[in-house]
Amino acid sequence: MKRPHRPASKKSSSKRSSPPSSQKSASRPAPSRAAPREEASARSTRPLREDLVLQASLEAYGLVRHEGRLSDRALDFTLRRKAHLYSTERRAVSERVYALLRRQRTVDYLLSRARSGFERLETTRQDVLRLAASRVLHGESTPTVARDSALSGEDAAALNALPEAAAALEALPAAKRFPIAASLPDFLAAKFQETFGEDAVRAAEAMNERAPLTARFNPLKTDRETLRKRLAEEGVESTPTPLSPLGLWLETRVNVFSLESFREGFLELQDEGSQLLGMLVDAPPTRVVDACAGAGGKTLQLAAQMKNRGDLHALDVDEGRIDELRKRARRAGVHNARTQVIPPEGAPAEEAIAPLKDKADRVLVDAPCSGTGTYRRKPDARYRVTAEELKNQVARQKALLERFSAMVKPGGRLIYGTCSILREENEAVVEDFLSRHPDFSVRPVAEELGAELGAKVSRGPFLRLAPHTHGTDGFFGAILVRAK
Ligand SMILES: C[S@@+](CC[C@H](N)C(=O)[O-])C[C@H]1O[C@@H](n2cnc3c(N)ncnc32)[C@H](O)[C@@H]1O
Repeated sequence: MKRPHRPASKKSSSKRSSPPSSQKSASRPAPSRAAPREEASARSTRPLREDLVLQASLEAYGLVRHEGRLSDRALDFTLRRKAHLYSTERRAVSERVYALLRRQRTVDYLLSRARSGFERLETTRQDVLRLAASRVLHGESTPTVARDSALSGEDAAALNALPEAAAALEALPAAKRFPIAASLPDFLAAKFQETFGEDAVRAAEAMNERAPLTARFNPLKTDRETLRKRLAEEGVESTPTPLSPLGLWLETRVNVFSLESFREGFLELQDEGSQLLGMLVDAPPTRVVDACAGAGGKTLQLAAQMKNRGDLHALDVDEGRIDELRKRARRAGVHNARTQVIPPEGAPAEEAIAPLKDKADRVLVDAPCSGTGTYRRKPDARYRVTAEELKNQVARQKALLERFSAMVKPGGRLIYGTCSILREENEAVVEDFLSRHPDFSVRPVAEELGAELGAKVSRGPFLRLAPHTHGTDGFFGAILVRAK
């Protein structure tokens, strides 16, 4: 059938061996090394028990769409309770749910045309149809999907009517078609158009692809080539990432968390764009602050830049994330990080950071944002953001940059980053800050990354990454230098 845009895959989304959507994949454990090869191969070719896969998919999808749970957590939660599913079945659940979340709006549009009364059907029946239509949209055979989904009568007929509905979508005027075909809420589709102009369709399409499984080697314990060899010994193929000198793309039919290399802290999962943002910090072994450290993706990278020396202050408002950071730091052999849970705002927040005023050589503000750059990994995030919320995010970003800039010492640097592609969360926040702080000036990222890499990853003086142009998640980064 003719699809509205290039599909995520030409093959069945449940069969291909390409990367998972989330770095925290709801994948299965890799076959134990002790397991005989034939046994592993028999497991991987065993037919899926479609009824069980459908049931688990419905549960996970329902948690996301009807109960507002985050997709990775919903999948973890569902699959954890489905110990009886084979690894191939777990992967199929995960892939099908992500595939549908990416194409939610398209699928609903098509079904509203292909199945009369679709909107009035009972929710589970709608969801069965959604999962089935999404599989067809991703190239699976209609009769197979209808049989797997136990569809009959009008529901089975609806799958056959999808090509006609897709043709109707194609025939819409471009402005109406784009949000539906890109599966974006109208206001976000308009933002994509504002940001990417003529490239908006390509940008949105790439955002609907699956992300590669990307790791960063831990320079405190290894180097890229040694890690590649180690991974190969564990049966995992890897390829150096084209932009970040720290990254490896891993083949995906693997549960990274079960690898010895992972357990021993030789690697961390981290998108290539996030690695490039971390590189902008270039942290010296003195005093550095990671002000929105979260679970520590960049903290660990900064610790390695500092060669485990000096003081690395990792702050966040979220105690759970800071706990996770501590665990990851132990695994990575990081000794110079001091974690601190800080209050979110007001006088208590100012007081908490007062001891660091004018003290830090580098302050990284990896700000909370709309996440519009990460839809490859978190496809459901697009349904959570509203215009109102975006405004609040921007206000918060400005406030955080203001607050945390006070920790930068004269001659020190403030690095501002987001995983958003939107100008208002990026350049506009930096411009706003600079208008009130003439003692800060922009250092072009090419000066930090070198001319060759800088030219590839920057727009003007800023880091500007997107899936359709760089194959990374969408990221923004700015380096602001405080005068001496
Ligand atoms: C983009 S995430 C950080 C990701 C992290 N740097 C990494 O690389 O894994 C933004 C973080 O900002 C934190 N945050 C939100 N409000 C904050 C505040 N007022 N002060 C400090 N951190 C805050 C959130 O809890 C979240 O962990």
